[in-house]
Amino acid sequence: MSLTTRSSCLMQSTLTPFLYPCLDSTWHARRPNTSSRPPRAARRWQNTASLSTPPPSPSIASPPVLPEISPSDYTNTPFTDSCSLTLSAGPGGHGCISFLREKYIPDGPANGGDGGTGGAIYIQALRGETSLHKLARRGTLKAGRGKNGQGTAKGGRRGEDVVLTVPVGTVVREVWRVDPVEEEEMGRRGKGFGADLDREQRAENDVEQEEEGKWEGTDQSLKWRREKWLLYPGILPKSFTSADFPALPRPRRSNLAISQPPAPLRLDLDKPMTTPMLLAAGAMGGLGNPHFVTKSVPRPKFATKGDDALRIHVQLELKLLADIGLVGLPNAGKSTLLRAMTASRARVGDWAFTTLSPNIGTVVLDNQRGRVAGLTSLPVYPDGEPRTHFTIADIPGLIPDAHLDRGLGLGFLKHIERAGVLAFVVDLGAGDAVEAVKALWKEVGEYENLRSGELNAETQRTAPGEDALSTYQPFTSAASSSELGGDLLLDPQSARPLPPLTLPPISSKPWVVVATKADLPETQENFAALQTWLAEVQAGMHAHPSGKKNGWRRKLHALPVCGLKKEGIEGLRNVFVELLGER
Ligand SMILES: Nc1nc2c(ncn2[C@@H]2O[C@H](COP(=O)(O)OP(=O)(O)OP(=O)(O)O)[C@@H](O)[C@H]2O)c(=O)[nH]1
Ligand SMILES: [Mg+2]
Repeated sequence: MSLTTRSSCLMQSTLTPFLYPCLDSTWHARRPNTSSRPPRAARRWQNTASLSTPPPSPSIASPPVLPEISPSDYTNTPFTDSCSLTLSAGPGGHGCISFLREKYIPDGPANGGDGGTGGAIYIQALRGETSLHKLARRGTLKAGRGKNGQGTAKGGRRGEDVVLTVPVGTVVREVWRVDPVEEEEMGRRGKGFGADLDREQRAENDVEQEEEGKWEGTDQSLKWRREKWLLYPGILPKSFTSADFPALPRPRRSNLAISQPPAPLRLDLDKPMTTPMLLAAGAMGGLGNPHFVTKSVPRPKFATKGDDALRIHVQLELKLLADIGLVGLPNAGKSTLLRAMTASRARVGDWAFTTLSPNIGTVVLDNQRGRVAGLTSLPVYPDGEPRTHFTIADIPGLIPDAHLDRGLGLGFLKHIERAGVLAFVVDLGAGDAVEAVKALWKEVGEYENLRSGELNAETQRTAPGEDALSTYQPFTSAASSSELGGDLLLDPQSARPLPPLTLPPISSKPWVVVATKADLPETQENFAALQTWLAEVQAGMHAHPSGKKNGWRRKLHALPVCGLKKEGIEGLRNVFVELLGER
């Protein structure tokens, strides 16, 4: 392409005056005082009016004809960043009461199989998942029940497992749990809930009692618990006497339970997981009648029922909503920018609060067939894996005093706290861009103060380490349960609301300013002032706009873009990639 053709292309582009002011002959001529510009509504009227009027003379900048977005091109993507779930592992299948019957053996020995173990519940954090909405509508997740044992000593099949897939950056915290095995053990010790002996001491006591033979016959209620026994079908319960029954076997846990994380669950799934992690192991199946053969009862007509399953009520929360968060005043053009950069079909409207819940879009950098144009090398995740995509969250607009929960305030600020890099989106046609950025940072800074106050109060209320999160490790042993601290919340009634998550301070996140609507006439001066101010903030001539001393200011960019015409998008994508590496 010759130089003349290239420069004529550049001249046609909306952003040419921002990028190459020297090529724009009208730049110096068109630098009037911004305050003398007609009001915004009038300008918009001028733009629409110009479509029906004859083309203006070439000396006057013609208003750009912007692409129309048809209402049928909007879709609402569901999004949830926190939810509560009850996880119910699978109960065990019942043991079987059966006797061998063959041609010449009409009354053979007992041969009932044991019940199958219940299904387990696993969790796996995956890159590519962005929201918890699919889990949020489930409410309760149940693993399959173990199948009942069968005759000819056939054990029951295991119950179906359930795997929860969640986005990387999900925090799992337990609210309460009902653990029938733990309850049973406590009941046997006669101490009920709240027994304050530690695990080791309890284990020692158990061994001593067992050696002394105290389990047998200490408590008749342990021997005869109707709900635990399965009786031979054709026989009435009254034909049994409690003396026929042996002591109820001790509660058992499945072998899988050893790799269950210690209670209470406090997991920070901040890395993608190659294999699912066990959350709740299924309950053991009941014992078939051969287990109860004794000299006095050679043909037991009873077996035990499968154990009840462990139930855990957890709260899932996304610590990382998206890699980039678009923060801006209402109507700044955030959703339009998201549409321009990703395949998102977020709704756009010329009024405030078009967006009421975050929209997440994905920018694909490498789709397995090739890398996007203009990217020399792929960025990498902290673990060294190449980053093939990143996500952008279009967060609803902030208004002054949002930190006091004005408008839909605190809910939106909560989302900002969960973005990796902040992109402050300002409308170049809506007054002083520097003031807009300062106003946005003021709200964000005030929210940060509020949050740190809340966290301090919480730290004083809870015991040290009680809410410490453990990161995912493939083989965590239940033996380390005491390291995390915190009591077992066996009783759902005693559960208290979970404290807020500890997240990195907002002012320490890398940030960039995106100046939208750069196609509007007479916005260059506004942009130039923004650039100058940012350079001064970076050089330390002004305080960080959040008011925090250690706010991030390593490399501050301002980029002009036109979301509607998708101009300036490639440069912005590269800056985002660069800032993701700064985290
Ligand atoms: N001229 C021009 N108009 C734009 C541009 N980007 C967005 N707009 C218009 O600005 C208006 C608001 O755009 P949105 O993308 O809905 O703004 P938003 O920041 O998501 O607004 P809220 O969701 O209400 O916070 C719409 O009428 C868009 O057509 C742009 O680059 N140039
Ligand atoms: Mg919007």
